[in-house]
Amino acid sequence: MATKALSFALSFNDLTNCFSSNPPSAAAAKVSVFTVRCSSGNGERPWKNSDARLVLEDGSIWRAKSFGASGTQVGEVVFNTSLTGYQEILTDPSYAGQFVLMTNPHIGNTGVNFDDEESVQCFLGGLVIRSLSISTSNWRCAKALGDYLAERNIMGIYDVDTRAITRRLREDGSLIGVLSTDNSKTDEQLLQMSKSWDIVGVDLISGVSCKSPHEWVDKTKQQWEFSSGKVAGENFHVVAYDFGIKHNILRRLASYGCKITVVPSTWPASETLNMKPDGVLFSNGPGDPSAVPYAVETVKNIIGKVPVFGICMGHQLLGQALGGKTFKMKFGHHGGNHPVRNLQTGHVEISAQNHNYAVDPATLPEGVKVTHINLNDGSCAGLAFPAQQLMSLQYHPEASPGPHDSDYAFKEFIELMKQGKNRTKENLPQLSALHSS
Ligand SMILES: NC(=O)CC[C@H](N)C(=O)O
Repeated sequence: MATKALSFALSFNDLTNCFSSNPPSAAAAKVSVFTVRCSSGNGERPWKNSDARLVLEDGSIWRAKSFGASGTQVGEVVFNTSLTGYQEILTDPSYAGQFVLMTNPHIGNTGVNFDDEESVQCFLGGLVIRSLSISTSNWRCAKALGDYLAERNIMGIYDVDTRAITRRLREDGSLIGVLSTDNSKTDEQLLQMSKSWDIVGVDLISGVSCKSPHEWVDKTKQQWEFSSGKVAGENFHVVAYDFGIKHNILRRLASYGCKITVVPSTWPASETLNMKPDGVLFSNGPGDPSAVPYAVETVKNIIGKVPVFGICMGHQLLGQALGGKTFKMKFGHHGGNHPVRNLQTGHVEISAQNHNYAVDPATLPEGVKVTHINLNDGSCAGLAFPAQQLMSLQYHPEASPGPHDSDYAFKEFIELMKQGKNRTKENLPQLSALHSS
């Protein structure tokens, strides 16, 4: 009986939200009281009324139900189209300052586990989902999503029309919003908060980078390893700049045999060069690359002296260090299904992406090659400057979450380091086009 009542409630609510393309009206908010939530077993009713608001800077107000932490939080709303991997997304430090809206409507069904963390914390501003799973079922599940977010003080909302918000972001571009469970604040106050905050020009890297250098040894666990991992001439020492580095970048480098020293974002270039590394990795990281001129300076002082690999924020910083410009995209790329063409091999990769900024290739100096393009919009997705032993990707070869098509990039970096070791004036390195297939 109880099961029947629950399933009716869910489908009824799903229908009302599926057909709504405008901000939920008071009537719709009333309808959503039918949605169920696990009872804590302490006599609470097993459903919940709307108790949260998402107020966007365009004046739209989205009533929702809260889970995780409560409070009031401002952030930039971005939508992510990944079908799986919400835990990796929650722990990707590049989402600092942002609310992640998942377009996949059903979230929380696998709970969270000990192994899928991409960093030691959740740095994002909040999570926006359509439907919160009423139960968790996975052999690795250690905790329910709501409890995990509450412990980490991250706000989540559900029972909100994520399709309508996504359409709005696609049409109007990224929007700042305020999430609040605080009834004492008026809609107007929340709107003013969202209008008076901006993510552009803010150094978000300093809030997510490690504080001191350390060694990294963890590899991809054997049961998840999908590549032979064997590359002749491994055992290279890589210094990895932590601009908000995802652990899977480090795991993949370790799996390929690299010895890794992770250093903070402010670590001087001279100290790095003193370590005599075989290569330097510039990691992913949150926010506006133009807000961190100190990092661009560091990159400038390293390129040309040792092989380098930039991923996402690292790619953008390399673009700026080479004299190029970065710009803010309309709504960016966030998801595990972005087609990219590798212009060196002609192959198309399905890639994992998470960025709102991009390098404008027209502003780059001669000799810098665009190696990859995003096939959805033609934007620059990868660069190489063979004369300076430099390669970079705007997306995520570590693919966590995401497809593994681009893992070969780590082999290319190792190849670049190998060539760097043998480098002579007559024998300038060329990026080889290693491909896993
Ligand atoms: N994943 C990242 O490194 C993101 C890069 C940068 N913060 C952007 O949004 O474009």
